[in-house]
Amino acid sequence: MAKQTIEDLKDVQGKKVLMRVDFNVPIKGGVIGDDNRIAAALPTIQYLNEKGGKLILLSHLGRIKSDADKKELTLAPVAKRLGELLNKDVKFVASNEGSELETAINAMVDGDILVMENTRFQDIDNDFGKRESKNDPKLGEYWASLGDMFVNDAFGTAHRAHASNVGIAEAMKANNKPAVAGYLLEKEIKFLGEAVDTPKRPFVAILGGAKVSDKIGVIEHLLAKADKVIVGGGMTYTFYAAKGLSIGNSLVEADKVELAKELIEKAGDKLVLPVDNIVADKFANDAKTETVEGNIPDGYMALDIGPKAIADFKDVLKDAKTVVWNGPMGVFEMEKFANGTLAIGEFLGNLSGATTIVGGGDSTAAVKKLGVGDKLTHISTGGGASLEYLEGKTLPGIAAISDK
Ligand SMILES: Nc1ncnc2c1ncn2[C@@H]1O[C@H](COP(=O)(O)OP(=O)(O)O)[C@@H](O)[C@H]1O
Ligand SMILES: O=C(OP(=O)(O)O)[C@H](O)COP(=O)(O)O
Ligand SMILES: [Mg+2]
Repeated sequence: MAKQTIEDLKDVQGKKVLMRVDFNVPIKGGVIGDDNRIAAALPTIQYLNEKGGKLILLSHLGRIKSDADKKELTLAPVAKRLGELLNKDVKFVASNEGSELETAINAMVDGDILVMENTRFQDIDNDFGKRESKNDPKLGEYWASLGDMFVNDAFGTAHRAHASNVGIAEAMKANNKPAVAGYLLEKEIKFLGEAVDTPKRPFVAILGGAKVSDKIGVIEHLLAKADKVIVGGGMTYTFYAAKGLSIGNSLVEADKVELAKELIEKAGDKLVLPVDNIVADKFANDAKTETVEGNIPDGYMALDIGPKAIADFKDVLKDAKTVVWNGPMGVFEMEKFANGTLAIGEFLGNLSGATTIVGGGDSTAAVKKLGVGDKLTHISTGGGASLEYLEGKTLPGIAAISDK
């Protein structure tokens, strides 16, 4: 990698090391659904810890739009889980700016690990607006001032230019302090680069999930790279709307319907959409459900792909030699709507001679929960980040790291 890594750091002993991780794990009522992203950061954390650094960890968790989100999206349970995985005391500070945090940092001794509160708490309650997500330079400078060096290991966030990854790195470099990559970031780039720069063909991309407006734009680039692009999950119904099908109460991004129309025209038979869906009368596991082809009836929402879609997708995938998958095929968190994701995961797990890559916080949680994670070639911590890397985009989080 043309960027500096933690192995380029000298004299970590006794130094305050700021480290950006992506601990954006699925969480509900304080219960972590899947800790893959925490576990994936352990090699870098352990390396810096063994070198005697004072490790100060920053991460976002979810998206903070109002005060009410703060209760659900505190990093406290994540810090606790990190302590369990490390079998070591991890201190959590319930703020990320000001005297409480600074006092805690000043009290650290060599080898201590501290997690500060969710960086996106800075997205509300201030004059700047979204200080973290809009990269208020003052916030990056402030965080940078708390440490002697910066390590970015948050591959899952590398497609964002936020204060806690890009802002800190820029401020560090401006002060002639190191901003380097961690092992996870290095590993992800190496693997994805090798697998997708010159992919074995046929190369099939599968796109699902819920971040429609974020990820629909990637499809245009995937159409140029991949032999087939399968669309499923919550991504589907914006395309249904573009085709003039009714979608009931299904997830849709109204201002992306025009783009979906263009993509359908451009793609021809490269783009594969589900022909049937499992529809529900409410967003709940005890909903009344039906399998329907085409139009989604009024009062229903599509929460999984149907059996014909699964068969079609398998038919496209059976000869594939490279598969990149981001985004679940349905609301797999509820058992009733996990079938599509499970079927595709199992099929990929048994696809011989193919490189199968699944990326994304929720997709990873899905394949692990459904027991097929071990059978895939590579599980990436990045969903949106992997997709943008695949597109050939420069990821801002990586660009900001010091060059070799
Ligand atoms: N039909 C659907 N309707 C609503 N949400 C869906 C649907 N299919 C999948 N999802 C949701 O998509 C979410 C994951 O989306 P996303 O964050 O884009 O994926 P990843 O984290 O793997 O990159 C899951 O929480 C899942 O419940
Ligand atoms: O979970 C993430 O992305 P993913 O859902 O595409 O895997 C990253 O932590 C980025 O989060 P964001 O999309 O709220 O900026
Ligand atoms: Mg996600």
